[in-house]
Amino acid sequence: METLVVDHPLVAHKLTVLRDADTDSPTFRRLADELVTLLAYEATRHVRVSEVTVKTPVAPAKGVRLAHPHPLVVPILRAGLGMLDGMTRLLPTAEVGFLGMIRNESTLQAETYATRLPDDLSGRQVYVVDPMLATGGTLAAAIEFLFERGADDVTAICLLAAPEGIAYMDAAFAGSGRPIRLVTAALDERLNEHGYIVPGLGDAGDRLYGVV
Ligand SMILES: O=P(O)(O)OC[C@H]1O[C@H](OP(=O)(O)OP(=O)(O)O)[C@H](O)[C@@H]1O
Ligand SMILES: O=c1cc[nH]c(=O)[nH]1
Ligand SMILES: [Mg+2]
Repeated sequence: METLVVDHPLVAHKLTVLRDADTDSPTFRRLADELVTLLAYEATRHVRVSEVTVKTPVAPAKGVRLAHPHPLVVPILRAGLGMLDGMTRLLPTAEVGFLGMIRNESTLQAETYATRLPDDLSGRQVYVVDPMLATGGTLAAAIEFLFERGADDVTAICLLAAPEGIAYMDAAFAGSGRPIRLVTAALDERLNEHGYIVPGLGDAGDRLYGVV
C-alpha cells in the first residue's frame, strides 16, 4: 500500500487538538471535518480528469473537468460519517456508498452490518473514509467489498494509522495487483493490548457521536 503521511503544520495543529481528551464532541466533529478536507486535497491528487475547452468572456481556454464516471466516496459507519461532509465539499458531484462495520472489541474482528454500494464499480475511483486504521481488519474487509464489485483504484483516507494496520493491509493485498493508497494525518507508535492506537485519540465513534 502506498502510504502518504501529510506533513503540514495546520494538519498537525488540528490533529493535536483532536487528540486532546478535553476536546468536546462539537469541536471534535468540526476538527475531523476540517482535517478530512485538508487530507482530501492530497488524496485527490490522482483524481481522473478529462480535457475540455470553455469560452471565457475573452477567448477559449483549455482546462479539465472531473472524468466520468465521477468518484465514489464510501464512509465506513459509524465514525467514517464524521468525514463525509468534508469529502463531499471537495467532491460535490461524487456518488456516496455506505458500509456499516463494527469491530468486535473482544476478537478485534470486523463485522459488517450494512452494505449500500453500487453493484458495478468497474472503472470507478473510490475514496474510503474512516478516521482509524488500527489492526487493519475493518479497512481490509471494506476494500475486499470494493474489489469484489470491480473497483481497481482505491484510496483510503484515515486521520490516524498504526504500523500494525499498515502491515496487515500490505500482507492482505500483496500480489493483488491492484494499487491501494492511504493518506493519513499521522502514523502513530503502536496498538495497545485492546487494539487501540497509541497515543491515538481514543474511540473515534464515541468521541464523534457518543454521549458525553
Ligand atoms: O483497524 P481496526 O482494528 O479494524 O479498527 C478500526 C475501526 O474501529 C473503529 O470503528 P468501530 O468498530 O469502533 O465502529 P464505530 O465507527 O461504530 O465506532 C474505526 O472507526 C474503524 O472502523
Ligand atoms: O484507537 C482506536 C482503534 C480502533 N477504533 C477507534 O475508534 N480507536
Ligand atoms: Mg468505535
